[in-house]
Amino acid sequence: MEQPVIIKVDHVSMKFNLSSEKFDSFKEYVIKRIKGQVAMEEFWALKDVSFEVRKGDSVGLIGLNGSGKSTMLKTIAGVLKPTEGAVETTGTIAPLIELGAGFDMDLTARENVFLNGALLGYTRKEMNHFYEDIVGFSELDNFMDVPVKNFSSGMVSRLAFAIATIGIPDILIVDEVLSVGDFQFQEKCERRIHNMMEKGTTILFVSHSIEQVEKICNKIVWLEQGHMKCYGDAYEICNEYKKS
Ligand SMILES: Nc1ncnc2c1ncn2[C@@H]1O[C@H](COP(=O)(O)OP(=O)(O)OP(=O)(O)O)[C@@H](O)[C@H]1O
Repeated sequence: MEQPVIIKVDHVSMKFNLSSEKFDSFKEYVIKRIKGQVAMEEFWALKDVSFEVRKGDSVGLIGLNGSGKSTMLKTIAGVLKPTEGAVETTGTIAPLIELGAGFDMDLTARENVFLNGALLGYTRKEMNHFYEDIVGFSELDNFMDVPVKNFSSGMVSRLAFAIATIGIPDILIVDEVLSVGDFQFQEKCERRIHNMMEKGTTILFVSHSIEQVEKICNKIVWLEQGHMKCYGDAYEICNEYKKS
């Protein structure tokens, strides 16, 4: 029996306004903007993209730099609102996008766990329940009372990944985050993603490693300059992509 559609991307386009001018200060920009002296150029990062994802699928987004992969993921995660078209999703979403962006660098790792948990909608009691798992997974036992500003970028990513992947979300959005951390930690992250897939989580995945995409995904969306070139079976499309 076919699984239900859990993500519907319906004729989505995303326009950014780019200014080619340089400004010496924010004040100068605001004054010129008010006077209508800032020339803006329209740039379409996504143009009329439509596809559907069924529950349990693992969809990789591939394409060259600037083809619109991250913009598409952010639109699905609800971080960006499309200029045209609509995105419908069902269930909970765990977005692994720009790991650590939600941290307050002056707070300790422990404080950030509870702060981020609250941002994800968990109660303090629920976070107490997840706490040991977060510390264990990130392997930061001895650093939980250290301010995060003293962490290396790899340590920040470990902690952020461990927090963002608590529970079993309906949809997991992974943007290029598996390249952070050392090799052993990357394998651990991959295992955690596979564990979620086994429990029925739907995955949207962006990585510049086509091997990683092939390992994780069964379907592929291939983007080219904001347009969808094709959508289909991962094995076939990855082979075609590698030849291109
Ligand atoms: N906030 C923004 N304002 C203006 N332009 C943007 C913004 N975000 C993205 N863009 C532009 O949209 C295009 C698509 O960017 P996006 O990050 O989605 O591409 P990508 O396929 O993820 O690229 P990469 O492989 O390099 O990560 C790029 O040309 C980028 O410069």
